[in-house]
This record gives sequence, C-alpha cells and structure tokens, in this order.
Amino acid sequence: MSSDMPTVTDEDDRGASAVEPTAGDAPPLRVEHLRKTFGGITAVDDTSFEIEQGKITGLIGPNGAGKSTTFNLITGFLSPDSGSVELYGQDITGMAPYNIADRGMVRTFQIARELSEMTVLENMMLAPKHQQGEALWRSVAPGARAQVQKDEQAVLERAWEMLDFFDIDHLAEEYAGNLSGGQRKLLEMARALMTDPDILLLDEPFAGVNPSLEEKLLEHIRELREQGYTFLLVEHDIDLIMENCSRVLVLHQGKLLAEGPPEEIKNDERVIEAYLGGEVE
Ligand SMILES: Nc1ncnc2c1ncn2[C@@H]1O[C@H](COP(=O)(O)OP(=O)(O)OP(=O)(O)O)[C@@H](O)[C@H]1O
Repeated sequence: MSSDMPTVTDEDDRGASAVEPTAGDAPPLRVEHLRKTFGGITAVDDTSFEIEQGKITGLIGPNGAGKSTTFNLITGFLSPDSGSVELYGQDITGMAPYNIADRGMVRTFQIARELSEMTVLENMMLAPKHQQGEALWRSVAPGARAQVQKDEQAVLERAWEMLDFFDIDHLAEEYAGNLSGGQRKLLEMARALMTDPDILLLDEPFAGVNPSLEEKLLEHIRELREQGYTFLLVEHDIDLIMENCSRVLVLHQGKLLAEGPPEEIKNDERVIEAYLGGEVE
C-alpha cells in the first residue's frame, strides 16, 4: 500500500475484486445501523460511524459497551443481525474474515493468536493470503513450480522486513510460546502487516505490554500512520487514546454515545457521566 512498505509480490495481485483506496468520497470504513444481539443482550445497537483515511480513530467505552463485538462484526468474525459495513464504499457485510483481509482490512486480537509450537518466522509465513502453494505444486502447468518458488521467496522477504520493522528479527527462530507478552503483541502486528493491508483494527494492542515496549509499539503505529495506513484502535488507556487519535468514538451500551476530536470528547458531559464517572479532565 505505501511506497515505503514492501508488497508481498512484485505485482500486487489482490485480485480483480479487491478494493483499493481511491481518491473518491468513500471513507475507508463506514458502518451503518449495525446491530447484534446475543439472546436477550443487545451488544451493538443501531451503531453508525465512519473512520478517516490515514488517521488513527479511537474506539472507547466501558466494559461490555460493545467494542469487541463491533470489531468482530466489521472484520467478519460475526455477522450482524442488521446494518452494513462498507470498505471504501463497497459492501463487505457478512463476508468471511479472509475475504475482508484480501480487500485490505485486517485486525489484531486482544489476546495474540500466535502458534506457540512454531517459531516466530513460521508464524509469519502462515499469515499471507497468497498461499497458492499446495494447488500449484500439484499443477502441471508449465512454470507453476517456478512461480510458487518466486511467491514463497517474496513472502519470506516480506516476513523478514516486518520482523525487522518491529525489531523482533533476532527472535525469528525462537518458539512463539517463549515470547514475552509484549513481544507477542509485536508479532501479532507484524503478522497483520504481512498481507499489506490498508486498514488495521487493533483490539487493545497495549494490554499486558510494559511501558517501554508500549512506547516502541506506539512509535511503530505512528510511523505506519505517516506512511498512509488507517487505524481503528480499541484501548482502555484514555490518555493514550486522547494523545494519539485524531477522532474518538464512544460506545455505551451498544450505542454510539459521542464522536469527535479528543478535546471535545474529553469535555463531553455525556461521556464524563456515562463512561468515565467524572475522571476525564
Ligand atoms: N458471544 C457472546 N455471547 C453472549 N453475549 C456476548 C457475546 N459476546 C459479547 N457478549 C455480550 O455483549 C456485550 C458487549 O460485549 P463486548 O465484548 O463487545 O464489549 P466490550 O466493549 O468489548 O467489553 P470489554 O471492554 O470488556 O472487552 C456484553 O454484555 C457481553 O457480555
């Protein structure tokens, strides 16, 4: 996506159906009237919002406000009861996560999902979407084998570049199960970037991360944002959200309670009362 970041293959073959960022009016992500119930609980209740291109948007709210469910609905891990999700103006509602990733939006999880019995590098190699290997090895088409080798080499190069970017290349041969909590978060981010997405949804990327690693992770996120990546960030640390986000969305009981720039949100009486119990200064 960005000229500074390598792509998985020389030709970015996201496919004919891929959604590429355009200079048009459509925002990277638009959610309209999204609703999801679990039995008697309405986790997300008629929620609508947009996020801005090349910015970090914060999504906050107290425990149980519906943040994770919203993430799951946006990224295809759950299907909404009603409402829609659009990526650069194209409807992706109900699509499978891998299809959405193919279209340029990926997420990280609160609890990193690395495979502990595999090395860091092996975890990285599992991430890409361009996994044509099996099918192509069996193919009799002339040149198929050479193409697979070329693709695998490109994926390997991308993996090393991402590990280097997040300063965990020295851990490449380490079993992921031996990493610290913070290192797992770095691996999770590095894996998410393997597919060269346009939009990254980060679900509490700093949870369990020590302060120095948190600062490092933040620097990486800021650098990526400067390169043009778009972020939606769920985070409980309000100061961190206020300092790093251009806009903040506040969820409360499944509904969008407020949205705006951090200074406005900090002083919003409804937010102070309903969410922060008067702790926002
Ligand atoms: N799979 C599920 N089955 C039943 N109820 C669920 C499920 N997932 C979420 N909920 C309920 O939906 C509501 C919203 O939960 P959600 O996890 O989205 O909130 P959250 O804002 O992410 O909370 P937290 O900050 O604690 O992670 C809560 O009442 C929760 O108990």
